[in-house]
Amino acid sequence: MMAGAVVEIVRSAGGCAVIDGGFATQLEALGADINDPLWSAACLITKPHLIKEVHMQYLEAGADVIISSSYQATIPGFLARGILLEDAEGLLRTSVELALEARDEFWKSTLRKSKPVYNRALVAASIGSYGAYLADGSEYSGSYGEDITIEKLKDFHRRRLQVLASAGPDLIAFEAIPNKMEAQALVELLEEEDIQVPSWICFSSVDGKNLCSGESFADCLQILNASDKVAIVGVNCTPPQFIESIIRELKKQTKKAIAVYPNSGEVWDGRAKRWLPVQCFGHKSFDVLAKRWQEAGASFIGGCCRTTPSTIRAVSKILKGKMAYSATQI
Ligand code: MET
Repeated sequence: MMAGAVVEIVRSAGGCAVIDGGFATQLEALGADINDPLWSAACLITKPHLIKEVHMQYLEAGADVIISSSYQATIPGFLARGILLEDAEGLLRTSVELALEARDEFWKSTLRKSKPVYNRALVAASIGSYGAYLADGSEYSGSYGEDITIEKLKDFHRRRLQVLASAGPDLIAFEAIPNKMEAQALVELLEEEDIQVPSWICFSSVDGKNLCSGESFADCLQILNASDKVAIVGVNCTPPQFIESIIRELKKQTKKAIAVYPNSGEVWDGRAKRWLPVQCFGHKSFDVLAKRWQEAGASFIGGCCRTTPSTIRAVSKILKGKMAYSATQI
């Protein structure tokens, strides 16, 4: 069962809601330095106004769901920075508050216009994987080593989940989960803590067939299907050319709503130290693919790393059959 607000946003978006695009990518485009163990979450300390600005840009581009800046914001990460526990928890709350403020301000300004082209967006509180916190590559291998257990993963996620859930988001977005053990830990944690905010759990894949760890979507979906706390399942941070077949696989494995928000398709050339342009999926642009993902059964579509507000504007236009007008154009 999907929670009411989730059903409503999908309905008012015309059957498919638009998620925002690469958050860290856009922060960098606005001049933020995110070369930091906290990655984009470093801006919670140094440049909170840029965080709100990125949210505003995605709202204006037509996002029905914006994702908070907490992907790599963790309590141990903040403590390692010399930040006090109380302040670390405050920064987590701030990530949700900045997104709520942006949503509310944008919605207020939309209501003043005569032609309603936007929906009141939902705010999803981002939670990255344990591997994202380790920042040792395990975010994309799913290999957490011999010593890690479900209990340890639950303890890692517990307090951040409690704090973010109590800050008033509409959704919790577990992003780029690379292995089955972490999926199990998250489902158990949502039940144990009796989290009332509906969640999505999105996996990442490097080959389009399995999770990063090599474990199957089928095995992981079985775990997620057992919990009503998980309203939406899907994939993010995965190359776009794999998405259509992953949706078809997920459709076979679950009745839950499906969210997909892949990377742009650009590939990092380590030798030349630059991003190579998208060229791998038969001249189909991201927005044209998004239409196919909708037809394949996705209810939430957006972008992850290297996608921008202009990607989301195009996706919004193609999925809703209308341009999400910028405030100045109306
Ligand atoms: C590596 S996945 C990152 C997800 C995060 N919401 C971002 O776009 O920055």
